[in-house]
Amino acid sequence: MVRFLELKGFYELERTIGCGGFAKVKLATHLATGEKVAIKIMDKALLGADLSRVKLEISALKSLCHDNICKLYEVIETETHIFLVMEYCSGGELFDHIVEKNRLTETESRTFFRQIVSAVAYLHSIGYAHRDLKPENILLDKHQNLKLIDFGLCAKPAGGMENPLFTSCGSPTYAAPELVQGKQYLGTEVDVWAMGVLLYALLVGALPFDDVNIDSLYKKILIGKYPEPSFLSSESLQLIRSMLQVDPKKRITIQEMLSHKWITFGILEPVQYFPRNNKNYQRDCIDVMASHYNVESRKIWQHLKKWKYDYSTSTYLLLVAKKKRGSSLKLN
Ligand SMILES: CN(C)C[C@H]1CC[C@H](N2C(=O)N(C)Cc3cnc4ccc(-c5cc(Cl)c(O)c(Cl)c5)nc4c32)CC1
Repeated sequence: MVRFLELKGFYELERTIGCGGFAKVKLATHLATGEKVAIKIMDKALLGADLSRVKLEISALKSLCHDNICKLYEVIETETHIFLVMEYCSGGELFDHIVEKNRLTETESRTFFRQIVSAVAYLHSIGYAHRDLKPENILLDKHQNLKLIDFGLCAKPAGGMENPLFTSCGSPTYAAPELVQGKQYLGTEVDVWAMGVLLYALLVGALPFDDVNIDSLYKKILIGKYPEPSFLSSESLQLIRSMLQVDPKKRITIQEMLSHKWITFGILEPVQYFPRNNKNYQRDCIDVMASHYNVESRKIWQHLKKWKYDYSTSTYLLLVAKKKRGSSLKLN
């Protein structure tokens, strides 16, 4: 394996945990805190036109802070590579979780789906659309919390979410009718459609629209008809129908979903989507860094609030994660 000198002393690279397109994702240890992280490694020479997508993903990840969105800790750029240091999700892909259980109960599906609704409502509230929502892009952490990943296709249309997008992207199986027709579309509306496909996959253990032939898959999506198994409750079926509306203007909105009767069944609480304000600094974490690096806390704080996504950022964010887990705040 190529030795990355820039990581030496800061991270210890371990096994490859996945490959995606132009990136390799490796498990690693953040040496100062001993915390496990996932590092997405991209060779600039191989990126070509995808470099703009990577820059887009980085700027998106830097502005996202939500319990159900994979956290970015640090960005390292060298002559030849870009490294994204991110939260490690040890629970694997949601997709595999569904496959091994065949299908989930309504209660399990509701627990997972509320987290997806929270993450997507948060994304939309700050002007982003994910545009590639699918089970493969939803991971689990060790506490079965969902983590949305892969923001390479997310869009923040100039002038806000009301402005239509054009680029057709994402996977056809989860693509909305207006997307496969190459029409103008709203990122928020195609995300809701993809969430409808996701909810169907959770509850039914199969895809609503599936076909080996891409053209017949498209036809099925445009017709918008899919099997409605009898084991589905009427509330869940009603929600799926309102999300898989061929006409995007008839489709339920994410705001209406927050308090939908299936979403709140048994919980009564609508979905919350605003994260704890991450801007209030954790003084104890800053003090641990200050004493470790032998500088005043004020200096550490002044550096941190620039959010440079350097090793100080990753050390601070990982100390905050340790504190949240109740682990001891110490640095090596
Ligand atoms: C199929 N995709 C295009 C790539 C695939 C690469 C492995 C990855 N993974 C896995 O597949 N496990 C099973 C382990 C795993 C554990 N923690 C992870 C933490 C972050 C990410 C991650 C990956 C990418 Cl490409 C991102 O853009 C972001 Cl924002 C985050 N992937 C992780 C990851 C899932 C995605």
